[in-house]
Amino acid sequence: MSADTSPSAPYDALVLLSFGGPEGPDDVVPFLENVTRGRGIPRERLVEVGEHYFAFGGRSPINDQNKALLAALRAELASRGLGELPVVWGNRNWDPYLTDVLRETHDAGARRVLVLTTSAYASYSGCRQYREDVAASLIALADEGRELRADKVRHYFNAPGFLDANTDAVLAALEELDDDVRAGAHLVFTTHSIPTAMAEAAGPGGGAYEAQHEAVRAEVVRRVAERTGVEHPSALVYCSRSGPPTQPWLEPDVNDHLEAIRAAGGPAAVVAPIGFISDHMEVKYDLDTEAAETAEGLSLPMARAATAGVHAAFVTSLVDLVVERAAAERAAAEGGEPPQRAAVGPLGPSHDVCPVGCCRNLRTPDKPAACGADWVDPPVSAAAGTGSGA
Ligand SMILES: CC1=C(CCC(=O)O)c2cc3nc(cc4[nH]c(cc5[nH]c(cc1n2)c(C)c5CCC(=O)O)c(CCC(=O)O)c4C)C(CCC(=O)O)=C3C
Ligand SMILES: [Fe+2]
Repeated sequence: MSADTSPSAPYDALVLLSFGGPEGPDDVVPFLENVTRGRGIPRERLVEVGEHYFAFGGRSPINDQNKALLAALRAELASRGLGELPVVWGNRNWDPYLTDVLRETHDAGARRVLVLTTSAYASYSGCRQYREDVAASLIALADEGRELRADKVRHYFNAPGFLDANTDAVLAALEELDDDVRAGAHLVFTTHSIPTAMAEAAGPGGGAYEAQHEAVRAEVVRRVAERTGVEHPSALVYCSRSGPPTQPWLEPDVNDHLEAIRAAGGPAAVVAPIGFISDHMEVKYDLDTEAAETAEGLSLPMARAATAGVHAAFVTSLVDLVVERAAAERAAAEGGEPPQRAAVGPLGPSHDVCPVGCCRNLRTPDKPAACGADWVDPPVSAAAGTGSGA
């Protein structure tokens, strides 16, 4: 084992884990059923969201975006002499499903994999639910006699390249505005709304979802001011609320906030979707369609900043995190120096292994979650009848 000194050791593969999305009209309803199984989303909301997908030909852009990220990660690894590390892609809600991808990866010889999710922040939806997906897959594979270990790359909201990408995007969006409104433009940092109960339970001490987004907002505003000499007014706001109206979700909604900007005499807005790493349906519909219509109705000039996507600095940071985690695992196993852990801003680098109870979903009973302190390798086989209950 010590003969293997590749910077990616001890990992045999990198797994890009994402949400998944429909590829055509026939996929939309089964996809939405996958997403919402047991999650108590009102039927009207499902019909409405289905229409968003149908309006885009029944096809989410998210899969192509993940393929582009996959290619960019492979290219960056290759450029560092790490082209031997297989990079595979699997989803929670649509083909290619995680379990199938991990089975193929195991059959190709992998025994330890590192998971990189397409969510940069803490929360049940953005972190623990992906860990549950990994656990369910590991348990299913263990039942087939395939033993696999998985770790997860730490949260990357404060990775230098994620901040570089989002800063560049805001600067570019400001450039799109007319000269006479640019300096007064409000920066509207947008992310997915989640139930307030989920936000309160996010991260080891709670509140991490909002705190992490707030740190990104503050850092991007600071960097933009450094570059332009203007400290733009800014706010963190939310899109894509679902769930019953009686359930409190994070506010304000982006559309309400655009109205508030107009009411306060703001001349323009830059909408920066820092909560997402690519221009998937929430961005294309909720921001580029719905929020853009709101802004137009208010005669408020609006420019939408790009998501991180495959921005070179972002991809570099993701690969840095892969190399960092591999080094940390080798150091822990062999007693070497732990790696440097790059992180911008006051929150510092987040944990590698989620503590017990991190990002719990208070609405439903806990499911087994991998990549956390309460997960034991190898997984208990459900078929062995020893009570994993998965
Ligand atoms: C925090 C967060 C992220 C960011 C982190 C991450 O990226 O993982 C995210 C991403 C995404 N969410 C997506 C799609 C959907 N999310 C839904 C529902 C929900 N999302 C929630 C939260 C989040 N979601 C929550 C609390 C719900 C309520 C139900 C529940 O408690 O689970 C629904 C059901 C209908 C509706 O109610 O909207 C859909 C269709 C897509 C795919 C887009 C595409 O196809 O391009 C992506 C990337
Ligand atoms: Fe969602």
